[in-house]
Amino acid sequence: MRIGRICEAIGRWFDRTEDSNNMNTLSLFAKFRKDRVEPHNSDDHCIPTDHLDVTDVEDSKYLNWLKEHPSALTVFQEIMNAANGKQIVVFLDYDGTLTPIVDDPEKAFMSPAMRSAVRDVAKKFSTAIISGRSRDKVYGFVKLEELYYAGSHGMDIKGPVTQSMSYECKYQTKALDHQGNELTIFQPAQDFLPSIKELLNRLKKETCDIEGVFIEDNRFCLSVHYRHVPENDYAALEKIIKSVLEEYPKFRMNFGKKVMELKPSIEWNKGNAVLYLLDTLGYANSSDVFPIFIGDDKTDEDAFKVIRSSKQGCPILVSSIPRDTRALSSLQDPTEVESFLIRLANWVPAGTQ
Ligand SMILES: O=P(O)(O)OC[C@H]1O[C@H](O[C@H]2O[C@H](CO)[C@@H](O)[C@H](O)[C@H]2O)[C@H](O)[C@@H](O)[C@@H]1O
Repeated sequence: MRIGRICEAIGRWFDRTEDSNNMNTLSLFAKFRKDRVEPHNSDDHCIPTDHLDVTDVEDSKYLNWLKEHPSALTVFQEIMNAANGKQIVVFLDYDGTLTPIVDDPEKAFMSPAMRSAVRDVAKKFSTAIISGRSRDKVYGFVKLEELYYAGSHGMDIKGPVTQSMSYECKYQTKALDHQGNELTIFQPAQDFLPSIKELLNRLKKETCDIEGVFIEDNRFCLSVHYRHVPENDYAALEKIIKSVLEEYPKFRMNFGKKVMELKPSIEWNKGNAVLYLLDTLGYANSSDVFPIFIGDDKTDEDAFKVIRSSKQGCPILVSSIPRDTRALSSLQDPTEVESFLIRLANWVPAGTQ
């Protein structure tokens, strides 16, 4: 049986389910998982499957994984049922989510169609990009004034004006956007700026003999890219990075997609950035908010975790292969992200048609 047929059958089955407004997302998805094991009359339906470029063996692995993390396109209506009556806030990762992963990090340009989808979503819902890149660089790619931006894995936030006393005032400054509207900049890793500069220079010097290394300055964190490093040199590069880091115990490192990400060891990640933005938007501890976070990487898991623990909202992983994740739902690639955003922007809440 092909994936498309199964997804279609389940999607249609969902269309027939009763209004599920009173269920939180977790129980909705639990219901989805239970029902997926015994799909109803799945042979009655057939949709093209040519967008799924996987072998039969991979098909079955992916199908099993989809039972746990159904496509956000297939369960779109269930997500919206859970969001009904609540204020949706949209959080988007950048690389691998709004653009496909490309060889050159400097050329991860966003397509005009994706930009238009994000703009339309932002017209309806508060929307923020939370990226590992520097805030300026991600703004340079996205070029939309309508959004909030958090760079350096959430350690550099340009968000709404806030009087919130929950966050250290010394890390908050006022700013204006291009239209003269007031905003707040929150930079909890400010104290690390001098040591980040020092670490950057040190890493450049120590790795200069390794072919293909590119160290990206993301302002409050650094990315050591090894996509163009010969595989034989991976171990040597990792050894150098780890040995330099021993001299900088206030920094930690994690692996991303062919990248080692170095950041200050403060208790701050994309999950904290989500909470900060919800707080400054006026939704601290609110049960009337429904955050949607779409991301493809390990650092996005911190945001997924925060949303899961609030028991409302929908964390969505972008992946076309089975992966361990806290996300409830999935999308295969940026093309599907775009379709999801278009549907979201055009969504009309029940009772307002
Ligand atoms: O949080 P994100 O916005 O997803 O940032 C994570 C890293 O993304 C970028 O690197 C990745 O994408 C590049 C462009 O497609 C690719 O060439 C690279 O191999 C990937 O790791 C960015 O350049 C990094 O600084 C971010 O840490």
